[in-house]
Amino acid sequence: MADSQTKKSESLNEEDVTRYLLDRISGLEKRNLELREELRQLESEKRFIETQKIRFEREIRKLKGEVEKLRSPPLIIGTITDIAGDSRYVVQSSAGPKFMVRASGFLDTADLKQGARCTLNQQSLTIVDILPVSFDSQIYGMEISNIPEETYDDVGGLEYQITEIREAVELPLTKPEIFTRIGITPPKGVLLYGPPGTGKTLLARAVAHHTEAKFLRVVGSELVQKYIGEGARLVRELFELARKSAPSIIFIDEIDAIGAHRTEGITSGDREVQRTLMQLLADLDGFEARGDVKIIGATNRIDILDPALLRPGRFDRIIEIPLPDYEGRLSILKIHTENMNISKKLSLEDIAKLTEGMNGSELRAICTEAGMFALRNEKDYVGIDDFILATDKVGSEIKNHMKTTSDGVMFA
Ligand SMILES: Nc1ncnc2c1ncn2[C@@H]1O[C@H](COP(=O)(O)OP(=O)(O)OP(=O)(O)O)[C@@H](O)[C@H]1O
Repeated sequence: MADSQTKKSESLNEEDVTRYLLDRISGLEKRNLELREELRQLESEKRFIETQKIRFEREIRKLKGEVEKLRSPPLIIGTITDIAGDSRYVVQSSAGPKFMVRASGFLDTADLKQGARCTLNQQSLTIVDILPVSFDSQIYGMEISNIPEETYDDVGGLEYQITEIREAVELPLTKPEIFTRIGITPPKGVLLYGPPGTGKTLLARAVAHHTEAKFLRVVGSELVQKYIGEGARLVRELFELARKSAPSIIFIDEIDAIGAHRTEGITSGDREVQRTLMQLLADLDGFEARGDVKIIGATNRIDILDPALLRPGRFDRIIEIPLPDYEGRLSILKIHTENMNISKKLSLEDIAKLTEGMNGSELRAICTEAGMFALRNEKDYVGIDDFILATDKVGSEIKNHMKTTSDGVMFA
């Protein structure tokens, strides 16, 4: 009885084990199938990623090629003058014109800031590179000359203006004690205003000559346009240099470019001009009227100047340099024909009558051109006919120039 029972329980156990094993096998087979499916999916994903990778690598190679093409010369060098938002930039090329451009997507936008020097692709006008900031020591277009050679005798037709500038600039430098004796503060500087080519620079150089002062010339428009973002620093350095080189005269030509009426800054370019003007005003206020640095400003546009510049203690004397009248033209013609071999029959009075409305610079050009006509005709002296041809030539050049300027074709 016990035997038969033992046999029964053994056979039951075997059945259980077999069932268990069969279940286990079927479970493992199912898992195996699942894993195979997973593997198949992973392998297909891998293949997809590999094809993507190949596609992206091809794309990168293509884009790199395009960047290289964009970067290859000829490139235009310019300075970012304004950031117009919307990923567009105003770039002033070193040749002058301004462009509204976009930048290559490969550039870091943090580098694309106002004042940054950059290169533009000539065809697409895209900013393709940012250049390191580097200036040569011929600093920033500042002309520093030792005592100039021009004298008052070289200036024609401006007797009254010579007297004015002598009192305001020459006397304080050469005889400061006169001002102390009388008890008045000498002017710090004068402003010369009038049409182009009438002798403003010439007069300023002549004063420097007579005071034995060094002559530092800067052009206002260059301070704010050529070296964007540098204007205020340049003004500071200019005064610093003038103090070191004293006695000296600072001559700021085209002062209207930095000294125009201050308006609410619209663009960052306007703000740059304002910053430069504020620095100029601060430096004007900061230097000693009795010292040996004087400042002469020059402008063709006194009408647009900021009144702050004309306040006492800044440009104290304002001197008009007009177009020469008949007497003035005669005197200028005499100066520029002094070393010329001119015909005894030639009357400079006639030439002075013929050249009404012309400035000193044009009169000088007429004298040179007349000499060239005589030279071309192999003559030893310059006659009236040469002067008439020269007057026509210079006159028509002016007319053409004025026509193209008013047509908006080109700007002087
Ligand atoms: N009154 C003058 N007497 C003699 N020469 C003159 C006179 N005005 C002009 N010139 C001649 O013309 C040249 C140019 O003049 P200058 O540069 O002084 O003019 P400017 O008034 O400063 O002009 P701009 O306003 O364009 O700077 C002078 O170097 C000089 O040869």
